[in-house]
Amino acid sequence: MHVQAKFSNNLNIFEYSIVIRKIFYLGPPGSFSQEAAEIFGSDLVPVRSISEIFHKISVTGDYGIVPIENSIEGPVNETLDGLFRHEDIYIVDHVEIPIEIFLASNCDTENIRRIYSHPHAIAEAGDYLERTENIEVIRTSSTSEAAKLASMDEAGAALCSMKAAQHYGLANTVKIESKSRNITRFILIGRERNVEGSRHIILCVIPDRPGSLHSLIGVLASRGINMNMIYSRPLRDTIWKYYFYIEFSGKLDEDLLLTMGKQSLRILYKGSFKCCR
Ligand SMILES: O=C(O)C(=O)C[C@]1(C(=O)O)C=C[C@@H](O)C=C1
Repeated sequence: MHVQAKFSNNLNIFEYSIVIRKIFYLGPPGSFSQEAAEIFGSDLVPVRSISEIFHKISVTGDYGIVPIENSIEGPVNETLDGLFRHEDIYIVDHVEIPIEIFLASNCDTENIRRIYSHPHAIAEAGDYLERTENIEVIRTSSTSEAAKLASMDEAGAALCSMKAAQHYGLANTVKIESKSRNITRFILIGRERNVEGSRHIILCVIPDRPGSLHSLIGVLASRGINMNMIYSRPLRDTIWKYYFYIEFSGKLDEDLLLTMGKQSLRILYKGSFKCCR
C-alpha cells in the first residue's frame, strides 16, 4: 500500500511518500488485529503483545497495527501508553473493524468449564458471561491465543472470531456478540506521521493546577473544533500525575498546535487520519 501526505512547517511535520513493508500485529494468526492488518499489506508478522509491536517498530522502522478503541469496552490503554512512550512512532492510517464474537469449542456448550479470551473480548461479551455459572474465565494475550488454548482443552472454549475458530479447528460455534454495535478502531503505526485527514490525535502533559485542562481544551472550543475523545493516563515516572490523550476533528494548522503547546508542559502531535463519522 502507498501512503502519501503533504504538509510542511517548523513543527517537524514533513512531506513523505512511503510503501508499507512488514506489518507486525498481535498474534497468533486468527486475531482481529490480523484482519485489520490484511487491509494494509500482506507481509504480516505475528508478535505476542501490543508493547512488542511498538518495540519492533522502533528497532526495525517497519509498521504495526494496534487496536486503539472498542465501541463497547473503550480505549486500549497499552496502545495509548505506547504512543506516549514512543515519541518516534506515529499514526499512519486508521481502520474500523466490526467485531463478531463466537463462543467456540470442541465440546457441547453445556460441557464447557473454561472460557479463554482477551480481556477486551471478555468485557465485550460481558452480557453473555454474566448469565453463565461454574465456568472459569481465563484471560489470554489475544482472541486467537484463546482459540489455540481452547483447541487443546476438551472442556475449554474461546471467545474469538469465526476465522480463529476455523483456524484452530473448533467445530462448535455459537455467535454471542453481534457486529452491529461492536466495532474496534485500529491504527497503522510507523515512524512517519500522516498529516492528512480531519481527525487528529495529540497527547499533552499540562500543569497540575486549577483550570489548566479548561484552558487547553478552550483553544479547541474558541475555534469551533469538536473534541471527540479525551482520556487521562498515568505518567508512570511521576506518581499521581497524568497525560491526556485527545482526539479532535476539524482544521489543524501550526497555529492551533502552537497555541495548545503554550497551555502544555509537553505536547505530542501523533498524526491525523480520515474518519468515517
Ligand atoms: O485479540 C484480538 O483478536 C485482538 O486483535 C485484540 C482486540 C483488542 O485489544 O481490543 C481487538 C479487537 C477485539 O475488540 C478484541 C481484542
